[in-house]
Amino acid sequence: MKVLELDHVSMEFPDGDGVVMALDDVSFTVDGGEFVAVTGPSGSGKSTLLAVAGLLLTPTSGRVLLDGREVTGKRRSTRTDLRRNRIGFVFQQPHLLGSLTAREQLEMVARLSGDRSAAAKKRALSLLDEVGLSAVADRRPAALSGGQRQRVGIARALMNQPQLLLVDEPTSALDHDRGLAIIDLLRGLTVERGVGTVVVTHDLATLGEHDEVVRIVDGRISEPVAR
Ligand SMILES: Nc1ncnc2c1ncn2[C@@H]1O[C@H](COP(=O)(O)OP(=O)(O)OP(=O)(O)O)[C@@H](O)[C@H]1O
Repeated sequence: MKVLELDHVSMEFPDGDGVVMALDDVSFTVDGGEFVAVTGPSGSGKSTLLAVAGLLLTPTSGRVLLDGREVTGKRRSTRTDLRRNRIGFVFQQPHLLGSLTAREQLEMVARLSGDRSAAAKKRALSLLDEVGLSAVADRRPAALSGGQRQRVGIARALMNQPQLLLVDEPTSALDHDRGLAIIDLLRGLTVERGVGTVVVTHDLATLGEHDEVVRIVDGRISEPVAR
């Protein structure tokens, strides 16, 4: 089942008198349970691809489909709802709120969607357990390590039970072993939950953990890299 499809997507940005083709006729699919890496040089279009897949940018041409349904051209409010309910984002830095405990960071996601149910609270605890943080669920970010904070960010991204997980450079602030542990965690969650996961990464050491490695150069998908 395809959770994400980019169909001949191009994205142009104005640049002086001309344009930059940040994505140039990119076609790309991700299935549920698939763990895909996107790599490539700086400025090659990786962030743009994540932003288009995450419905934060509307491409200049081409189509974006989530769960087989076209979302390009839908109203802004529809795209916001889809983004909130179908897509989870994990950032380079987790941007946690200093005053909230790990558990509260997750509960807040449900509350923002109008869900104050006991089930949401239970889901928060069970997700923290899945990412190995049960013992520190009531700690605030200042009392967590960098790797633990990144795990809170991952659990938070899964709180609304998305089908698609978009991850931007999750290991860049971590040492090799902790980075690999985060990638292993993401891979396990991808398979267990059947979500499609796209990880943008420069971290060549972790590429072997992915089902597929997509390389972008100058906005175009190039030949698959050997793993
Ligand atoms: N909002 C924008 N306005 C103008 N040009 C942009 C904009 N966003 C990206 N670009 C250009 O599009 C191209 C692709 O940028 P993008 O950020 O997607 O690359 P990247 O592969 O994520 O780079 P990095 O690895 O350095 O984060 C670059 O030439 C960049 O300068």
